[in-house]
Amino acid sequence: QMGIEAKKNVDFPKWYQQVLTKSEMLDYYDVSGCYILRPLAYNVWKEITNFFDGAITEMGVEDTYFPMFVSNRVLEREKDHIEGFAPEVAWVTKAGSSDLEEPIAIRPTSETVMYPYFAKWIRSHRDLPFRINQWCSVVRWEFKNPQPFLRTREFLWQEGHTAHLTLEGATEEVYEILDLYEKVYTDLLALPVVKGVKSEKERFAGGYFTTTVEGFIPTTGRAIQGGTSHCLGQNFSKMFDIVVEDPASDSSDPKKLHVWQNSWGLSTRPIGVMVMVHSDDKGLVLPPRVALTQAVVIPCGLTAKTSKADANKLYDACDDLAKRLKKAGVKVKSDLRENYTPGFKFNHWEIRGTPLRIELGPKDIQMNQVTCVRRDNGVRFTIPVADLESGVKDTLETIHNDMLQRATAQRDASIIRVEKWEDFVPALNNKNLILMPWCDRMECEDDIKERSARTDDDEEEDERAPSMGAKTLCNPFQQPTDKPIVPGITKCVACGQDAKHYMLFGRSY
Ligand SMILES: O=C1CCCN[C@@H]1CCCn1cnc2ccccc2c1=O
Repeated sequence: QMGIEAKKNVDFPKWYQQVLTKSEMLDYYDVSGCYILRPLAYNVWKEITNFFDGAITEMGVEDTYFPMFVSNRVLEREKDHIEGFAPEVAWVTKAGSSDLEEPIAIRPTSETVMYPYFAKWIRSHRDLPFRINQWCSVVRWEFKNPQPFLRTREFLWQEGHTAHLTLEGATEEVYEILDLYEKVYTDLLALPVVKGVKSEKERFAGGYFTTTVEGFIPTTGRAIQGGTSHCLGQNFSKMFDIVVEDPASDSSDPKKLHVWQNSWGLSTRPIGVMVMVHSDDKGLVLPPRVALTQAVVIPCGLTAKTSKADANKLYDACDDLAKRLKKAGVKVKSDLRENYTPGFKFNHWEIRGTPLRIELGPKDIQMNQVTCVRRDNGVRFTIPVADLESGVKDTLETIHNDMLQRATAQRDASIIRVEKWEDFVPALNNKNLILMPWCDRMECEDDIKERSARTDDDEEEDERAPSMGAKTLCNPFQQPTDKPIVPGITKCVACGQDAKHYMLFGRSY
């Protein structure tokens, strides 16, 4: 079928949709906000789950599975934490033609499903740290315009829920998990993220503090929350009465201790960020470590004059190369279809994001080499057949590192240090994120959001020029060191009050 008609920098939403459908990553579905993940996309999720589940298993987290249905009574138990979310909750009200006695909610997250059982199962401090996780889908009936992977009404995720004896023990795990989320982005998807703490306004209201990995989409200049690791404090353990005997108290006069909890989640959203950052006008560009097919071998130089014997010799040589690479652990295919030209095949595998094309023609056979073309930068080079395995594997590693390095350089160039308020909105409208000294006050955050919404109506409101105001993204763990905040001296750029720390701001999904 045709290539990508839309251009990434001209019509981003159309381009994104065409890349996803023509690469066969995803298909659209007749229920709005829901999409079909096809093998190419599902394989990315599989690599993420393999990595993350291996790491949390190493930490002692155990997988479980809780029902997807939440009774009204149970969901209501945490009124204030869900009051903001209530409009998103989907309800089952009928079975067949008969109404249900009580409507049943479909889980949007599982705190209220799990925590009554935490109270039942956690009896002694020896049961701590208690750590479970589940891989499942959740439903949030959002009304903002859906975007494949970034904002969908059903999505796959993992949600970890743990209980600890101390705040220190819980806090240590919050950061350990956040580091794993960062690795999902950098080590698997070749994407940079900023790690930090969410503001009072942006954090999970039911929790104590929220840490986040923030991604960035250069084409729209918008940030995206890429994964969250919350410390819940004792809020939920007080609500659900999850207590143990305080081991520090005297057994003759035992004290009750409410456990300290965390919850952390990562969804299929990173897959959307990966497509938006790395893909181009020729289609999908897959980071090698999550590609279903990492290399494809294509026979070249065959003409109508080529004898059947010579053609078969070439096909056998391609198959041999593919067998050698498969044995070396490379995910490789050889495309020996006879009714397609090499050019057609090049396009077929390019649009599907295949990291490396390996061409084999009569000249290559004669020179005992293969000709390679990288999908990420189009560079063409040869590898001697004798060095095939090491050459291809080294190239795939180099492709990953170059993709991460390019995306990081572009993200760094888009973070603007602002020292005067009048530079804030221009920087924002120029598709940048802003890093500036900030007072850490909710009123100031609300004020900044208002003062930075694009009002001039001559700028058409579209995906590429969003008009929403700036949000705080996070208080980066890595604070600038060239101009440290001087307490009582350095002022908030937006309101002039004492600055507490640098804050990252931006328009976001
Ligand atoms: O982020 C995470 C990580 C995984 C576990 N849950 C936490 C917090 C979820 C916050 N949240 C988010 N959307 C919701 C939507 C409807 C009802 C409740 C909620 C809700 O509590």
